[in-house]
Amino acid sequence: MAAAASRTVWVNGPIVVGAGPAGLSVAACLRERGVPSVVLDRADCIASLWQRRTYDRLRLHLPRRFCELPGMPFPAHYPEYPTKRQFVEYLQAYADRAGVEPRFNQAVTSARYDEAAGLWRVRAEDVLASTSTTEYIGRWLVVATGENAERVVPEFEGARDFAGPVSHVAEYKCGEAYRGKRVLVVGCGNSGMEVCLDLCDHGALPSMVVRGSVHVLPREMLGVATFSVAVFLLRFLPLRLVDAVLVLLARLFLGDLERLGIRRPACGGPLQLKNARGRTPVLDIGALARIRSGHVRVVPGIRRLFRGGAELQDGRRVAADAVILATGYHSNVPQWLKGSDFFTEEGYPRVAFPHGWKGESGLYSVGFTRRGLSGVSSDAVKVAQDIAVEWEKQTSKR
Ligand SMILES: Cc1cc2nc3c(=O)[nH]c(=O)nc-3n(C[C@H](O)[C@H](O)[C@H](O)COP(=O)(O)OP(=O)(O)OC[C@H]3O[C@@H](n4cnc5c(N)ncnc54)[C@H](O)[C@@H]3O)c2cc1C
Ligand SMILES: NC(=O)C1=CN([C@@H]2O[C@H](COP(=O)(O)OP(=O)(O)OC[C@H]3O[C@@H](n4cnc5c(N)ncnc54)[C@H](OP(=O)(O)O)[C@@H]3O)[C@@H](O)[C@H]2O)C=CC1
Ligand SMILES: O=C(O)C(=O)Cc1c[nH]c2ccccc12
Repeated sequence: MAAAASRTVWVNGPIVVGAGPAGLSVAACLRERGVPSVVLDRADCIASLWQRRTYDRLRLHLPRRFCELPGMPFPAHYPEYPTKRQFVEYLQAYADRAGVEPRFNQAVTSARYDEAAGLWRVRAEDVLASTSTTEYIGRWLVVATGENAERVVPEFEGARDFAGPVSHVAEYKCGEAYRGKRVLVVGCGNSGMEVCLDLCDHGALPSMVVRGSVHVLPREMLGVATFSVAVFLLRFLPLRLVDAVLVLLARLFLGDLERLGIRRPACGGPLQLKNARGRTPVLDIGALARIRSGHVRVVPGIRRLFRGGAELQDGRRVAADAVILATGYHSNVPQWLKGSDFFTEEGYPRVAFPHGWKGESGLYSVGFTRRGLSGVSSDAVKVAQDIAVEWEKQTSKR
């Protein structure tokens, strides 16, 4: 076994953990204000969620103007809903333009504030050589590891008896591998719905597990994005009223979903549940039509798995050749950020939006607003502004 190698790196400027849209945008905004930074990512590329952990047919599902990062619009020829490939190309161009060069294969395993020194100590393991660690030391720490850092993998009784493969949607690329197969898709968020649609397109036979309730909205109504309608209405009406309007419109455009086995949450509208609990409403891009036509079967929660499929909460059995868990993601901040109570046990800032971007002792967070890419941008601008003021104070003292 190789001896453990450890080195120390002094960072002149903030240490940014995560090279997704959040890390890239805060580094770019800092750079614009003349502040250097070091961006660390455990992956071997920028935006690993988008490049490594999402399926081929993925597109942004909010209109493009809500997904741009600070200071750089999408190219004019991009469609209203850019493809994953286009979004990644945009992010690469964004990083290049700002001269952001993250240090890859650096998995941060701990970060703590050294009171005595007044500095952050961030320990990262080299993914390619796990015995090699680096301690980055700096005045500021920006947490940008995202709301989707780790997969949620529920444990089902009997999982070991199940004969087929069980995978998470983060590994799913395309339905081709499932042609002719009966697939049990667990979860009915945007991922579950869209994977069912993709499976249908590739001649597979999906059943979708809906254990609870979910808000489904049309992505567009008469050519207008539902999200744009919501943002417009929020200028005049309180959120609860906007939610009521959205539910009414959804009923009008999508009909009664209860008949399809999809219940709406009794407490809380789509925007309220997104903001408060991070439950994203489904923006339908065609899965409902496949449920209506019988190509996707909706089934209740799973009681246990057995060799040939699953036994459901209502006692019925459903046969399956494969299981795909579209059960969501969670933040990993509590796993590595030590000695700070700025984040909750769930890994979100304790203080609610729009105040959750700044902690104590030079700690910042970008991208934990439950407001997608527009939340990322809004945090990044504020964090960079704040650090730049401190930076100037410090540099002018020297
Ligand atoms: C499938 C999918 C589609 C989405 N579509 C939209 C959309 O259309 N519009 C929208 O507004 N939002 C969308 N979102 C929301 C999403 O949160 C943002 O798109 C965006 O990727 C968030 O950026 P981020 O930088 O905060 O997090 P991420 O993109 O997840 O980036 C975080 C980075 O941190 C790295 N990291 C994590 N832990 C560590 C560690 N310990 N050490 C080092 N590095 C680490 C990861 O490797 C990753 O590269 C979508 C999310 C998903 C999952
Ligand atoms: N741009 C786009 O088109 C896309 C965007 N996204 C975004 O990515 C993020 C993650 O979405 P997604 O991956 O769908 O995750 P979500 O967290 O939105 O959904 C997870 C789903 O899994 C269900 N679930 C969790 N555990 C179990 C269990 N043990 N048994 C049965 N069901 C279970 C949840 O049900 P319950 O509510 O009962 O817990 C829920 O329906 C969201 O913000 C989403 O909007 C995702 C895909 C496409
Ligand atoms: O797709 C996501 O994960 C997002 O976070 C985008 C988003 C932010 N706010 C919303 C409200 C309704 C639907 C999607 C989003």
